[in-house]
Amino acid sequence: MGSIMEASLFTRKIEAEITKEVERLKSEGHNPSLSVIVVGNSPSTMVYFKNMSHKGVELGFYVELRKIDESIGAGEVLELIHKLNDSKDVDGILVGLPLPKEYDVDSVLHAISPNKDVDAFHPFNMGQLMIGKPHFVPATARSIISLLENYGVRIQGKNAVVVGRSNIVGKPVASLLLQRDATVTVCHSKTVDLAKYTREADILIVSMGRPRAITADYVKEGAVVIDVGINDVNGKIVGDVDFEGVRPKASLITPVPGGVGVLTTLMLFDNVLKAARFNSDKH
Ligand SMILES: Nc1nc(=O)c2c([nH]1)NC[C@@H]1CN(c3ccc(C(=O)N[C@@H](CCC(=O)O)C(=O)O)cc3)C=[N+]21
Repeated sequence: MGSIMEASLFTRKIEAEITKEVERLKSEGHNPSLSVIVVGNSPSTMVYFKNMSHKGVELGFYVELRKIDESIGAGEVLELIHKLNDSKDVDGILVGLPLPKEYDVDSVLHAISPNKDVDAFHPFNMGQLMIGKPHFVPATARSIISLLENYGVRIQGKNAVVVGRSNIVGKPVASLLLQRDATVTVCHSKTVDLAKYTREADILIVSMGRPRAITADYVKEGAVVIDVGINDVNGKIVGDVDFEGVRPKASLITPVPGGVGVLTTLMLFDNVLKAARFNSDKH
C-alpha cells in the first residue's frame, strides 16, 4: 500500500521561508507585489484567484486582483499589461487562464514583461526553461519537483512518464525531469496504447484533465504517482488518477486535493519574490 505524499507536511517550512524573504525585502523598503488580471466571470476561476490572493496577503504580499468584464476588448487588456510592465510598484503580473475564446492568448502572454512573468508562460521564459537555463519556472512544474525532492525520490536514471503535453504543465515538467537526468516520455491524447508507456514508469506524472482516467492497470508496481488533475465531478474535486484503485500498487501517491495544487500557489509566490528582486535591482 503506497504512502500518501502530503503537501501539508512541508507547506509550513516553505511558507516560513517565503515570509522571511518578504520581511527582508520590506526592510529594504520594497513591498513585494502581484497584479492578477482575470477576464470574464467563470465562478471556479474567480474562486481560485480569490483564494490565491488571500494566500498571498497572508504571506505578506501586496496583491491586486483585477476583474475585467468580457466585453472589454483584448486591446485594453494589453494596454493595462503595458502599464503594469512600466510600474515600479508592480513586481509580478499574472493573467488568469483560460481566457475567453475571443482573446488571442499568445498576444496576451507575449505582452507580459519576461521579468514580471511569474507564471513563466512567456515564450522567453519557456525557451530559457527548454535550454536548461530557467529564468522563471511554471509553478505547477516546480510543485511536482518539490514533492519528489521532499520525499527523497531519486530522479536520475528513472523512467519518468508524463501524461499530458500542455505548455502549462506537461512540457515544463518534462523539461525539468530531463534536466534531472530522468528518461522522459511524454504521452498525450493521440498516444496509441497509453498503458504500454505508463506501465514502464518509475515516476508517473498525470495531467490529462480526465477524472480518474488512470486506473491500476496503467501503473507499475512500486511507481511514484503524481496527480496534477483537478476535476469537478458532481461538486467533488477529484484528480486524473483513480486514487483508491492505484494506491495499493504505488509506492508513493499524491492526493487531490492536498497534493500538487497546495504547493503550486506557494511556488507562484516564490516566483513573485524572484520578480521583486529583479525589480528592486532595477530601481
Ligand atoms: N495564469 C494562471 N496561472 C495559474 O496558476 C492558474 C491559472 N491561470 N488558471 C487556473 C489554474 C488552476 N490553478 C490551481 C492552483 C492551485 C490549486 C490548489 O491550491 N488546489 C488545492 C485545493 C483544492 C480545493 O480544495 O479547492 C489542492 O489541490 O489541494 C488549484 C488550482 C492555477 N491555475
